[in-house]
Order: sequence, then structure tokens, then C-alpha cells
Amino acid sequence: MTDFLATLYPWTKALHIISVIAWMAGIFYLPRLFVYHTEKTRPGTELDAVYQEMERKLLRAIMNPAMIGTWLFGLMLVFTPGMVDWGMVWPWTKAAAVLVMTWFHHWLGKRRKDFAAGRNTLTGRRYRMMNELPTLLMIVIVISVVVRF
Ligand code: HEM
Repeated sequence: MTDFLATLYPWTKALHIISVIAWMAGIFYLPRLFVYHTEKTRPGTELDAVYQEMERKLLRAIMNPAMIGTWLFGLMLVFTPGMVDWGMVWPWTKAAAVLVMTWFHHWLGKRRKDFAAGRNTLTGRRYRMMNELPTLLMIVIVISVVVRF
């Protein structure tokens, strides 16, 4: 099994990076949509419905499949022989940041449902602040996996 994963390695890594790019694109964009949804519309208007559809499609068609792909190919890399030395620090910083990123994804999913039900309570400023979190996590992840301290 591990020999098979070693053969697949370049493809697994390519698919991991492709999935990561799609996931990050969505995770950076969805909170921006929430900022404008909060500040430029009111529940029940035509524009509210447009934002709701954009948010639903972004989450269901891009972010959910991209997150699943990132995890699937990432775990295949973890089980590929020689990839991860758990005695080093970087796998732990990367794992911690990835878990927080996954939590953030689900937090965004819950906020999307709030908008869909017309009961968003957060301000545009709050969404702007939350938008910084995936950027910080992405920096930690890329430094972990590339610098390998
Ligand atoms: C979801 C769980 C994830 C797991 C289990 C995982 C696991 C891994 C592993 C084991 C490697 C090492 C492959 C190698 O040494 O060639 C890797 C590579 C990589 N990961 Fe992840 N990863 C995950 C999520 C992410 C996320 C969220 C990002 C970016 C925000 C990311 C970015 C990268 C990059 C850029 C590489 C390539 C590094 C290189 O070429 O040396 N990963 N991943």
C-alpha cells in the first residue's frame, strides 16, 4: 500500500496543491461576500437573494469539494513513506493551522445559513476581521511545509 502511494506521489501532490488553491480562493472570497451582503442589502430584497445564491454555490460547488480534496490528498501524502517526520515541529504547526482552517470553513457554513434564514447578526467590520484569519493560517501552513523546521 505504501509502495503504491510512493508511485502516486507526484500526482497526489499535484492534486493536493490544486485542491488547496480552490479551497483558499473560496475561503478568502466568502467572507468578502458576507461583508457586502451585510452592508449593501436588507433581508428579503432582490439583492439579498442574489448574494444568497452566490454564497450557496461558492460553498457547495467549490469550497466543500475543494476542502474534501485537500484532506484526501493531504492524508495520502501523510501516509506516503518518508514524507512526514513527526519528531520535527513543522507537521504539528501545519496540522494545528489546518484544523483551525477547517473549523473556519464550518463557521462560514453556519453564517451562510444565518443569511439564508434572514438572521445574520454580525457586522461587516466583524466579517472583515474574521477575513484575516485564513491569511494568517495560510502563511503558517506554507512556511511549515516549505521551510520544514
Ligand atoms: C487538510 C489537511 C492537509 C494535510 C493532511 C496536508 C498534508 C501535506 C503533506 C504531508 C505534505 C508534504 C508533501 C511533500 O513533502 O512533498 C503537503 C504538502 C503541501 N501542502 Fe498540505 N496538507 C493539508 C492541507 C493544506 C493546506 C490547507 C494548505 C495551504 C493553505 C497546504 C499546502 C501545501 C503545500 C503548498 C504543499 C507542497 C509543499 C512542497 O512542495 O514541499 N496543505 N501537505
